[in-house]
Amino acid sequence: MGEALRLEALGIGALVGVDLTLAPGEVLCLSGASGSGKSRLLRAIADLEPHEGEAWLGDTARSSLPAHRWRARVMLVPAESHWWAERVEEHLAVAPSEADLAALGFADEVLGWEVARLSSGEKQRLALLRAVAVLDERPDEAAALLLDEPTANLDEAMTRAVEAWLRERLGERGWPTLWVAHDPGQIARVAKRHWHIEGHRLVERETRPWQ
Ligand SMILES: Nc1ncnc2c1ncn2[C@@H]1O[C@H](COP(=O)(O)OP(=O)(O)OP(=O)(O)O)[C@@H](O)[C@H]1O
Repeated sequence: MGEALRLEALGIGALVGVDLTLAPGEVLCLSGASGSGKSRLLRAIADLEPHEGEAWLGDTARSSLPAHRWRARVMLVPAESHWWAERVEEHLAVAPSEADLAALGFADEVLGWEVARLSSGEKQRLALLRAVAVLDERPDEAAALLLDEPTANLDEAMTRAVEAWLRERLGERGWPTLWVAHDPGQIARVAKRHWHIEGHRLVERETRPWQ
Protein backbone atom coordinates (compact mmCIF):
# COMPACT_ATOMS: atom_id res chain seq x y z
CA MET A 1 0.00 0.00 0.00
CA GLY A 2 1.18 3.48 -0.84
CA GLU A 3 4.06 4.63 -3.01
CA ALA A 4 7.16 6.68 -2.23
CA LEU A 5 7.41 10.35 -3.17
CA ARG A 6 10.83 11.12 -4.61
CA LEU A 7 12.28 14.54 -5.43
CA GLU A 8 15.21 14.55 -7.81
CA ALA A 9 17.39 17.67 -8.18
CA LEU A 10 14.34 19.85 -7.63
CA GLY A 11 15.04 23.56 -7.79
CA ILE A 12 12.96 26.71 -7.54
CA GLY A 13 14.19 30.25 -6.88
CA ALA A 14 17.32 30.19 -4.73
CA LEU A 15 16.58 26.70 -3.41
CA VAL A 16 18.26 24.17 -5.71
CA GLY A 17 19.35 20.53 -5.78
CA VAL A 18 16.63 19.14 -3.51
CA ASP A 19 16.93 15.34 -3.42
CA LEU A 20 14.56 13.70 -1.00
CA THR A 21 12.62 10.44 -0.76
CA LEU A 22 9.59 10.00 1.47
CA ALA A 23 8.60 6.40 2.13
CA PRO A 24 4.94 5.35 1.80
CA GLY A 25 3.05 6.67 4.81
CA GLU A 26 6.03 8.69 6.06
CA VAL A 27 5.56 12.20 7.44
CA LEU A 28 8.59 14.44 6.89
CA CYS A 29 8.56 17.90 8.44
CA LEU A 30 10.05 20.90 6.69
CA SER A 31 10.95 24.12 8.48
CA GLY A 32 12.82 27.29 7.61
CA ALA A 33 12.76 31.02 8.17
CA SER A 34 9.96 33.11 6.71
CA GLY A 35 10.71 33.61 3.02
CA SER A 36 13.20 30.72 2.85
CA GLY A 37 11.13 28.97 0.18
CA LYS A 38 9.01 26.34 1.96
CA SER A 39 5.76 27.21 0.20
CA ARG A 40 7.48 27.56 -3.17
CA LEU A 41 9.04 24.13 -2.77
CA LEU A 42 5.59 22.62 -2.14
CA ARG A 43 4.24 24.50 -5.14
CA ALA A 44 7.08 23.14 -7.28
CA ILE A 45 6.35 19.57 -6.18
CA ALA A 46 2.68 20.12 -7.05
CA ASP A 47 3.84 21.55 -10.40
CA LEU A 48 2.16 24.88 -9.77
CA GLU A 49 5.26 26.95 -10.65
CA PRO A 50 8.02 26.46 -13.23
CA HIS A 51 10.94 24.64 -11.60
CA GLU A 52 13.98 22.46 -12.26
CA GLY A 53 14.25 18.73 -11.64
CA GLU A 54 11.73 15.97 -11.36
CA ALA A 55 9.32 14.45 -8.85
CA TRP A 56 8.14 10.85 -8.79
CA LEU A 57 5.22 9.13 -7.11
CA GLY A 58 6.26 5.50 -7.19
CA ASP A 59 7.24 4.83 -10.82
CA THR A 60 5.26 7.77 -12.18
CA ALA A 61 7.25 10.85 -13.13
CA ARG A 62 5.49 14.19 -12.77
CA SER A 63 6.53 15.10 -16.31
CA SER A 64 4.75 12.01 -17.68
CA LEU A 65 1.31 13.22 -16.54
CA PRO A 66 -0.83 16.23 -17.43
CA ALA A 67 -0.47 18.73 -14.55
CA HIS A 68 -4.08 18.37 -13.39
CA ARG A 69 -3.73 14.60 -13.04
CA TRP A 70 -0.48 14.94 -11.06
CA ARG A 71 -2.11 17.50 -8.75
CA ALA A 72 -5.11 15.26 -8.19
CA ARG A 73 -2.73 12.67 -6.67
CA VAL A 74 -0.03 14.90 -5.16
CA MET A 75 -2.40 17.10 -3.22
CA LEU A 76 -1.29 20.50 -1.95
CA VAL A 77 -3.15 22.02 0.98
CA PRO A 78 -1.87 25.61 0.95
CA ALA A 79 -1.50 27.76 4.06
CA GLU A 80 -4.41 29.88 2.85
CA SER A 81 -7.03 27.78 1.13
CA HIS A 82 -8.88 29.06 -1.91
CA TRP A 83 -12.68 29.10 -1.82
CA TRP A 84 -14.78 29.49 -4.93
CA ALA A 85 -18.30 28.49 -3.86
CA GLU A 86 -20.90 30.23 -1.72
CA ARG A 87 -21.71 27.27 0.52
CA VAL A 88 -19.41 24.69 2.07
CA GLU A 89 -21.21 21.75 0.41
CA GLU A 90 -20.72 23.23 -3.09
CA HIS A 91 -17.02 23.62 -2.38
CA LEU A 92 -16.65 20.09 -1.03
CA ALA A 93 -17.56 18.17 -4.20
CA VAL A 94 -16.83 14.98 -2.26
CA ALA A 95 -18.48 15.21 1.17
CA PRO A 96 -16.32 14.04 4.08
CA SER A 97 -17.79 11.30 6.26
CA GLU A 98 -19.66 12.18 9.45
CA ALA A 99 -16.85 10.58 11.47
CA ASP A 100 -14.18 12.68 9.73
CA LEU A 101 -16.22 15.88 10.22
CA ALA A 102 -16.66 15.04 13.89
CA ALA A 103 -12.94 14.27 14.33
CA LEU A 104 -12.17 17.83 13.25
CA GLY A 105 -14.89 19.38 15.40
CA PHE A 106 -17.76 19.76 12.91
CA ALA A 107 -21.37 18.60 12.89
CA ASP A 108 -23.08 17.77 9.56
CA GLU A 109 -24.68 21.23 9.53
CA VAL A 110 -21.36 22.73 8.47
CA LEU A 111 -22.06 21.57 4.91
CA GLY A 112 -24.91 24.09 4.69
CA TRP A 113 -22.90 27.01 6.06
CA GLU A 114 -21.99 30.00 3.94
CA VAL A 115 -18.27 30.16 3.18
CA ALA A 116 -18.28 33.87 4.10
CA ARG A 117 -18.94 33.05 7.74
CA LEU A 118 -16.05 30.59 8.15
CA SER A 119 -13.19 31.48 10.50
CA SER A 120 -9.58 30.94 9.37
CA GLY A 121 -9.33 27.81 11.49
CA GLU A 122 -12.62 26.43 10.14
CA LYS A 123 -11.41 27.04 6.59
CA GLN A 124 -8.13 25.31 7.36
CA ARG A 125 -9.84 22.23 8.84
CA LEU A 126 -12.34 22.04 5.97
CA ALA A 127 -9.51 22.30 3.43
CA LEU A 128 -7.83 19.29 5.07
CA LEU A 129 -11.11 17.35 5.09
CA ARG A 130 -11.62 18.19 1.44
CA ALA A 131 -8.12 17.04 0.42
CA VAL A 132 -8.46 13.73 2.24
CA ALA A 133 -11.99 13.13 0.88
CA VAL A 134 -10.81 13.77 -2.69
CA LEU A 135 -7.87 11.36 -2.35
CA ASP A 136 -10.13 8.78 -0.69
CA GLU A 137 -12.36 8.77 -3.76
CA ARG A 138 -9.71 6.74 -5.59
CA PRO A 139 -8.33 4.44 -2.91
CA ASP A 140 -6.53 2.25 -5.46
CA GLU A 141 -4.37 5.08 -6.79
CA ALA A 142 -1.15 6.16 -5.09
CA ALA A 143 -1.24 9.64 -3.56
CA ALA A 144 0.81 12.07 -1.50
CA LEU A 145 0.02 15.13 0.62
CA LEU A 146 1.79 18.47 0.80
CA LEU A 147 0.66 20.36 3.90
CA ASP A 148 1.65 24.00 4.37
CA GLU A 149 1.40 24.80 8.09
CA PRO A 150 -1.88 22.86 8.40
CA THR A 151 -2.51 23.87 12.03
CA ALA A 152 -1.33 27.51 11.87
CA ASN A 153 -4.78 28.91 12.71
CA LEU A 154 -5.79 26.35 15.32
CA ASP A 155 -5.77 26.31 19.11
CA GLU A 156 -3.78 23.69 21.01
CA ALA A 157 -6.64 21.21 21.49
CA MET A 158 -7.69 21.36 17.82
CA THR A 159 -4.05 21.18 16.72
CA ARG A 160 -3.72 17.89 18.60
CA ALA A 161 -7.00 16.63 17.12
CA VAL A 162 -5.84 17.43 13.58
CA GLU A 163 -2.45 15.81 14.19
CA ALA A 164 -4.07 12.61 15.51
CA TRP A 165 -6.60 12.48 12.65
CA LEU A 166 -3.97 13.07 9.98
CA ARG A 167 -1.53 10.55 11.45
CA GLU A 168 -4.23 7.89 11.48
CA ARG A 169 -5.31 8.65 7.89
CA LEU A 170 -1.75 8.81 6.53
CA GLY A 171 -0.80 5.58 8.26
CA GLU A 172 -3.89 3.77 6.94
CA ARG A 173 -3.61 5.07 3.39
CA GLY A 174 0.17 5.01 3.04
CA TRP A 175 0.37 8.56 1.67
CA PRO A 176 3.84 10.11 2.01
CA THR A 177 3.40 13.59 3.47
CA LEU A 178 5.59 16.66 3.44
CA TRP A 179 4.42 18.83 6.36
CA VAL A 180 5.63 22.41 6.83
CA ALA A 181 5.84 23.10 10.57
CA HIS A 182 7.63 25.49 12.93
CA ASP A 183 6.75 24.12 16.36
CA PRO A 184 9.44 21.66 17.56
CA GLY A 185 6.79 19.92 19.69
CA GLN A 186 4.61 19.29 16.66
CA ILE A 187 7.57 18.15 14.57
CA ALA A 188 8.50 15.61 17.26
CA ARG A 189 4.91 14.39 17.49
CA VAL A 190 4.18 13.91 13.79
CA ALA A 191 7.47 13.21 12.00
CA LYS A 192 10.38 10.84 12.19
CA ARG A 193 12.48 13.06 9.95
CA HIS A 194 12.89 16.83 9.92
CA TRP A 195 14.61 18.92 7.26
CA HIS A 196 15.35 22.62 7.63
CA ILE A 197 16.07 25.18 4.89
CA GLU A 198 19.36 26.85 5.74
CA GLY A 199 21.27 29.07 3.33
CA HIS A 200 19.29 27.83 0.30
CA ARG A 201 20.00 24.17 1.13
CA LEU A 202 18.04 21.49 2.92
CA VAL A 203 19.76 20.29 6.09
CA GLU A 204 18.57 17.33 8.13
CA ARG A 205 17.84 18.00 11.80
CA GLU A 206 17.36 15.53 14.59
CA THR A 207 13.88 14.84 15.80
CA ARG A 208 12.69 12.72 18.67
CA PRO A 209 11.21 9.40 17.59
CA TRP A 210 7.55 9.21 16.68
CA GLN A 211 5.61 8.98 19.95
N1 LIG B 1 6.44 33.54 -8.14
C1 LIG B 1 7.49 34.02 -7.49
N2 LIG B 1 8.55 34.55 -8.17
C2 LIG B 1 9.62 35.02 -7.52
N3 LIG B 1 9.77 35.01 -6.18
C3 LIG B 1 8.75 34.49 -5.47
C4 LIG B 1 7.58 33.97 -6.07
N4 LIG B 1 6.76 33.53 -5.09
C5 LIG B 1 7.41 33.76 -3.93
N5 LIG B 1 8.61 34.34 -4.15
C6 LIG B 1 9.61 34.69 -3.14
O1 LIG B 1 10.29 33.50 -2.79
C7 LIG B 1 10.64 33.53 -1.43
C8 LIG B 1 10.10 32.28 -0.73
O2 LIG B 1 8.69 32.38 -0.63
P1 LIG B 1 7.84 31.27 0.13
O3 LIG B 1 6.41 31.69 0.06
O4 LIG B 1 8.18 29.93 -0.38
O5 LIG B 1 8.40 31.44 1.63
P2 LIG B 1 8.10 30.58 2.93
O6 LIG B 1 9.36 29.92 3.35
O7 LIG B 1 6.93 29.68 2.69
O8 LIG B 1 7.73 31.73 3.96
P3 LIG B 1 6.60 31.89 5.11
O9 LIG B 1 7.06 31.01 6.25
O10 LIG B 1 6.67 33.33 5.43
O11 LIG B 1 5.29 31.43 4.52
C9 LIG B 1 10.07 34.82 -0.86
O12 LIG B 1 11.15 35.77 -0.79
C10 LIG B 1 9.02 35.23 -1.87
O13 LIG B 1 8.87 36.63 -1.91
